[in-house]
Amino acid sequence: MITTDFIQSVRWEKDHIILLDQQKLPHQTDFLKLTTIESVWESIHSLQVRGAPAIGIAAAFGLALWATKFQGDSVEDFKKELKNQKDYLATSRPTAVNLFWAIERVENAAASAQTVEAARDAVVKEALLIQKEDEEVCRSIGEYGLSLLKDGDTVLTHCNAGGIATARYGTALAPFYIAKEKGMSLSAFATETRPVLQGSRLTAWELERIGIDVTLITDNMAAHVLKNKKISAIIVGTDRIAANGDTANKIGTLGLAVLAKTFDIPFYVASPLSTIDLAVPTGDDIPIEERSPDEVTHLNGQRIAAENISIYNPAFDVTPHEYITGIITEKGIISGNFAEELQKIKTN
Ligand SMILES: CSC[C@H]1O[C@H](OP(=O)(O)O)[C@H](O)[C@@H]1O
Repeated sequence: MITTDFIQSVRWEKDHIILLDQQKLPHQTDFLKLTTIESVWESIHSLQVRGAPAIGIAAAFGLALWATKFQGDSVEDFKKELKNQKDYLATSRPTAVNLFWAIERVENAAASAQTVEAARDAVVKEALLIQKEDEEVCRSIGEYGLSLLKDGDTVLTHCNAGGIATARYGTALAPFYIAKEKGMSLSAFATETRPVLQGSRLTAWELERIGIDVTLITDNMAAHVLKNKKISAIIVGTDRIAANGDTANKIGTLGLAVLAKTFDIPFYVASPLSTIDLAVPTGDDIPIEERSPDEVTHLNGQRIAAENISIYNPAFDVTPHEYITGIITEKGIISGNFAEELQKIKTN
């Protein structure tokens, strides 16, 4: 089935948020009505909304939700409580820098307000602007990403860095959306991405919906596919890029980058500038989220693993910049001296 109706993962509706529950996809397209900042925290923590830019957008709307409910006429009290709410949202997940970047931007937007009403308006306006900008940013990433590809190419991707992980288009998947618009034909291999299955549940679903020929493989098939199939490039998303270009992304990305080097396949990271964190010198400094063992031991609520065993469930790994061919941003493609290029593109 080919359909191009756009599904927005997070939508602001004046006094509530409508959020696509990504944990229910692909068999149920359920939308949640969130009316409290606590429910936004929970939706981020439980991956009902996930993907660095979408997490940032949801958190920004979480502050907007709080702001619309703030009672009181002291703008100082508003700003003090806004910081408390920002710090609360910051505890929902540790790795995707867009969460912290977005709530910081919203707090700063209210800094110069002289009244509660002006501060409230500034918060809502900034959150909406973050979402609007992200759509434009992802489209541009798609155009730059597509410039690396030609008709008939096959791209392997990991996890889901698609439209539902952002405001629209996605980052790693954005080139597919733009290719469809231009009538170009690309195909994809999607890794299932254990344990939360963002690849088999979300990327395969998203690409099939827009008419991209997508082949699903298990994570442990990647080496065989990269060795034996004609893969033009690997393109993945990211949750945080350090100042030297080391990149945190879904667990399993590092292995793909090592394989790409082994089989001489270009390995690209698609990233908005908002996901580049110059405050973090190297990948060693990126906090890696460890999630519940249940994600590894259970499938659809049924335990599949043996009992009484240790479980390790890091949600991300870090790919050293030496394994990255290029970083596709909304301002162009960076390669070579990442430290220098990232500093330049981020500060110009
Ligand atoms: C466009 S950011 C996508 C990025 O986020 C994913 O992580 P999660 O599903 O845990 O939020 C994954 O690392 C993707 O590459």
